Amino acid sequence: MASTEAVIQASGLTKRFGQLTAVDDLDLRVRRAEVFGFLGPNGSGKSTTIRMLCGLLLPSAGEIEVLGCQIPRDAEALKRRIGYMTQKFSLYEDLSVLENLQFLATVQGLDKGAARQRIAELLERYWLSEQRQQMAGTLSGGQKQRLALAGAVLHKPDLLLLDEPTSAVDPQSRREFWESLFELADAGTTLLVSTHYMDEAERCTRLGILDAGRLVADGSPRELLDALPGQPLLIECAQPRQAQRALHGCEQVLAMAQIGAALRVMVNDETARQPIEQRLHAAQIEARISRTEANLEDVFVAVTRQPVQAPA
Ligand SMILES: Nc1ncnc2c1ncn2[C@@H]1O[C@H](COP(=O)(O)OP(=O)(O)OP(=O)(O)O)[C@@H](O)[C@H]1O
Repeated sequence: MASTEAVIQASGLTKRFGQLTAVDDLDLRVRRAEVFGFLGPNGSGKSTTIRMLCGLLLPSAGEIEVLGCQIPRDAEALKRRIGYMTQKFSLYEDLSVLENLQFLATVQGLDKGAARQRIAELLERYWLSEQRQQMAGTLSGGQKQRLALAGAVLHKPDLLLLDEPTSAVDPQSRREFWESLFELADAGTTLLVSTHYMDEAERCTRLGILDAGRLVADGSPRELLDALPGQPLLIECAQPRQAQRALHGCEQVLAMAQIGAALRVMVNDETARQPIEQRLHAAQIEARISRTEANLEDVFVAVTRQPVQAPA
């Protein structure tokens, strides 16, 4: 159970790049041992926010406190207490797995004995013992990501910030990676993780959804589902794109998005069915319309008005 103690507290956080406001007056609070998921369309400001929270990027305005450190003032002290991992592999490709971890241990100031023990523990925990002498550049995507996680937690950080850590790996590796994240959360680590995957978002204890730099939703997955303004209808037909065009501007439609071969349409209530059927009929589209359970994809579409863009 997450405690109420705030590990991250930001208010009025803003980042401007020239004319562009990438992060716009953001208030954020993440509590101890939460797994806080950060969602948002491409370019909505997730990475920029995470980089400001780590002290890697100076805010244009706003206050940040992370683990009691004022950022950017105490950014150096914070570095020793957080782990940061991005989708881009940031370790040395021409060093072995072991050498990479040894190097990081030196940078983190671990003494030799402690480092040896911790590295052995992490190699085992993240299934890398057999690859210890292998050059990091030759590891598979999933192995690289596990090595990056081992590197990020080497110094046992209280807070782990992960920027789309699973965007380059297969579904099985993603599941294993999330198991590792929950192990860390169970041990008391607070996690903030950005993702485009709805199955990952569902597993978070709390979610923040960004749109054009603004926080447009903040709550547990259940709370966000309960706050949905309507109910979703599933429209299955051979031409979902044409169906989407036919329904464009229909006043009963609150939001819609093509998900796979179907169209999910958010409506106020069942009375929307008739005008939707009429429009589809007028466009000569044969479709099967049914009620469906609301999911986080619907929340995402409703608050950002954009379909989810998972990485290829
Ligand atoms: N150093 C920079 N200079 C200028 N513009 C930048 C810089 N860094 C980010 N931006 C812009 O800020 C906006 C937010 O980018 P950011 O990378 O934070 O979004 P994101 O939500 O992480 O996107 P994605 O999901 O695609 O990774 C984008 O329009 C981006 O082009």
